Amino acid sequence: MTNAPAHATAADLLALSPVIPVVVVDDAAHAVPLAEALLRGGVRVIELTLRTPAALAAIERVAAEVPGIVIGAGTVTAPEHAEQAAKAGAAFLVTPGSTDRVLDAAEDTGLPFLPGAATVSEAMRLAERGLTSLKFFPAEAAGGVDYLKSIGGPLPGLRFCPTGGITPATAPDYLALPNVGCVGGSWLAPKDALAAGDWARVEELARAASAL
Ligand SMILES: O=C(O)C(=O)C[C@H](O)[C@H](O)COP(=O)(O)O
Repeated sequence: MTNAPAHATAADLLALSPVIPVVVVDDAAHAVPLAEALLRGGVRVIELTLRTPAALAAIERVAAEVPGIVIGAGTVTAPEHAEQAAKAGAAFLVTPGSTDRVLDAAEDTGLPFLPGAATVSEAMRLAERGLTSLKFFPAEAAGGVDYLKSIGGPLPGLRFCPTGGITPATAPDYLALPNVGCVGGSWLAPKDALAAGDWARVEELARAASAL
């Protein structure tokens, strides 16, 4: 499997792993060993957030050196991020919220993407554009499991990757919902584990997450 299957859709992204690891890297050199540790633990997707100056270089390295993992760019909050991420080799994009310009830019890349929504109206607007696989952010703060359960009735065609404040303890409650394909979480790549190069710990966290 390559890390950028041309035919992948946003719906496919929700089926890659029960948990999409949301990662912040301060040092691009951490990205490859991190991705390899996630893969060893059975997690074949990674969302690298564009929150640090190292992020684009990190995406580039993972795309080039870890072909078994599907590498995506997260925190796409400006139109230019979409093209930069695509150029770096990202196979998908994730946005925390959705503006018309960011959505246009994401669509222009041709990559599958998970646009962020936190309300019913935002989700309906995205559905009007044909976007039906969404990120629900910030999941816990915006109403959590109860909120997603409530909107499943009126919006049965939408599926979500809730992210934000989810833990290994709460993830199963989300994953049990019919309108949830996977969850996103930062707990698979703790800052101190990255700083210490503790890849065995990342592998262990990935193994537990992939079994959820
Ligand atoms: O950066 C982005 O694009 C975001 O949307 C924020 C992330 O989804 C959360 O930071 C996840 O982090 P935890 O809440 O610690 O699991």
